[in-house]
Amino acid sequence: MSAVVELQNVTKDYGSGRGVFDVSMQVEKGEVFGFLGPNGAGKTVTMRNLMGFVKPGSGTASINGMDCFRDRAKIQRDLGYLPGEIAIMDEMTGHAFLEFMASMKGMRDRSRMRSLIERFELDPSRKIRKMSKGTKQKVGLVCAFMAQPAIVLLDEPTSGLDPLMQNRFVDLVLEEKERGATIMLSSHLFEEIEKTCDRVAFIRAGRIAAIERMDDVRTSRKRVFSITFASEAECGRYRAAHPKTHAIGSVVEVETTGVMDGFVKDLAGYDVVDMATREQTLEELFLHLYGAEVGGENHE
Ligand SMILES: Nc1ncnc2c1ncn2[C@@H]1O[C@H](COP(=O)(O)OP(=O)(O)OP(=O)(O)O)[C@@H](O)[C@H]1O
Repeated sequence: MSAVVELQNVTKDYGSGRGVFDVSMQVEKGEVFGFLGPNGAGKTVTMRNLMGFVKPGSGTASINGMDCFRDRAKIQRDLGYLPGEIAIMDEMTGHAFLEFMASMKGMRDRSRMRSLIERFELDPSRKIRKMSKGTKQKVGLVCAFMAQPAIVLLDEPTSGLDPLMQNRFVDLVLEEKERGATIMLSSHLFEEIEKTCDRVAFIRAGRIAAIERMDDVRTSRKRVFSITFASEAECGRYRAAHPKTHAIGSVVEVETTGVMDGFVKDLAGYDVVDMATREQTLEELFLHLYGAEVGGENHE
């Protein structure tokens, strides 16, 4: 495998600790690479460096061996890109915008555009200005993928999409991966990254905290169960046997990893009225993996 997207010690310092600092990573050909971090962590700034919209203060960003800033026109022509904030020619209708972009990209065949419009149940006939956030996001997604680019950069791609459309997005990414596309996507939601990515970079406070294979993160990730017992007394009995758990009233939170068998069999000995499960939050995952708090900040 060879790197098609590469950042080497990229720093873009906006002062007062804002920006990105010494960011290095490589996305291999055919890989889906996730970029995960809380609000204000530096995901958009990194993407904008890759798109050549900003010039790094130091370090280099390159795509296919070309410098992202110097060769931006050439790179942008062949790249699929979804910006974090879609503030595009909003007096145009969705359809006119997509047609405009298709001709800019030199696209002759509109069949992929049409099938993406159908997949996302997009009505492109209205002016972009009058569209909801989710509908604008769909226009952006169609635009990013319609030319079947070899490299796609997506900044928070599912923001504003409902769960059905989020699933369609996941299917699309997996399909494009199958086709051989290299995809980098940013998110503040682990679930979205987990479903699509081969590797993930964690970014916080403008710095890369770690880059991991998704399989490794998945196996070490804990699941949290909230168990409601029939009474506080029953809850107390459970807690006496499991002193490290937390309880609120008759609800206990239990963290689990790996095979569930022992946990389920043990629980069968208690009077349980309800059980809900959730994955670790991004903060809990960070704490669990690195034993440090997420240093994310939101200056907006
Ligand atoms: N043009 C700019 N001038 C000054 N500061 C900036 C500029 N662009 C970004 N920043 C700052 O850089 C930091 C990183 O911002 P960035 O938009 O990359 O975060 P993000 O990870 O994309 O967050 P979100 O999830 O909220 O979109 C923030 O503190 C932001 O305020």
